[in-house]
Amino acid sequence: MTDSQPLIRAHNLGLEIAGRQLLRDITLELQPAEIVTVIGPNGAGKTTLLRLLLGLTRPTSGRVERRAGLRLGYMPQRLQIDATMPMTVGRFLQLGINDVKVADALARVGAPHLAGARLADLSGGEMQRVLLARAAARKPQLLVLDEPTQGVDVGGQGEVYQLIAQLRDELGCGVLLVSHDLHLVMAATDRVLCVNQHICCHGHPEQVSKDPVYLEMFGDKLALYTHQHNHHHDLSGEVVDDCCDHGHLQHTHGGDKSDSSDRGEP
Ligand SMILES: Nc1ncnc2c1ncn2[C@@H]1O[C@H](COP(=O)(O)OP(=O)(O)OP(=O)(O)O)[C@@H](O)[C@H]1O
Repeated sequence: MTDSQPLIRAHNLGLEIAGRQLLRDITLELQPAEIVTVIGPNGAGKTTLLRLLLGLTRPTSGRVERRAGLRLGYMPQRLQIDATMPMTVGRFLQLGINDVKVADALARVGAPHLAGARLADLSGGEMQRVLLARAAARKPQLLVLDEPTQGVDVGGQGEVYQLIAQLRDELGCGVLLVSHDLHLVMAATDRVLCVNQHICCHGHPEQVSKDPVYLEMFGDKLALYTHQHNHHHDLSGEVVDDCCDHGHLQHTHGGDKSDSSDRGEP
């Protein structure tokens, strides 16, 4: 593939586990330097879709083509850090990645002062910046961010999305992110995929926010829309336990109401 060709192409992707169809008929392309946001209710399959596209989970139908040698940066959903873990931010940034310049990596996310801080002492917003710094450290061609504002207060969430747009401009990378608030992420997104087991609607954010399928899915519940987790993820995005509620507000929508209203594939 050349530079103008997609970073990733997915054709009719599907995943069935234990007789349950988690995702089906996903066809999409991710273009260089494009910010694509995946939205959808809890359990819609957003993280699973990211994992399929990254090659961390194998689809049971369809296929994914990634550019040869594609450099990926992945920021999983919030990590659970053991409060007794003595690791510093600087050390964490260097784990498993060669030649990371800690000062540069932190400067890139506006957090140069955090190099010596203990990971366990970081605030929610600081932790998200550090995870973002780590994902960006290997100068990825595609940055994949699973709910990058988790644990960040509402005031700070817009800043994180601005930062993501800055990273895209600086690194020239594509960005694929999961968000629960289309309105917050709208200004920093080129394209939106609304997912609930399949792609229910897609397009420019303004277009999607007015789409009847989107409105049916989120509509007047948007103000109440929040997110509850009963699990955590490790660096590869794997669920590592299911004991703790992160204290996010609760999403009130349930069920897949979208089948009758498909808008085709992006
Ligand atoms: N390995 C697995 N085995 C069985 N079921 C799974 C597996 N991984 C995910 N699931 C199920 O697939 C569904 C989609 O999960 P996924 O984490 O992708 O949803 P999500 O849209 O990211 O949800 P959330 O907004 O809550 O993070 C859930 O019902 C989940 O329990």
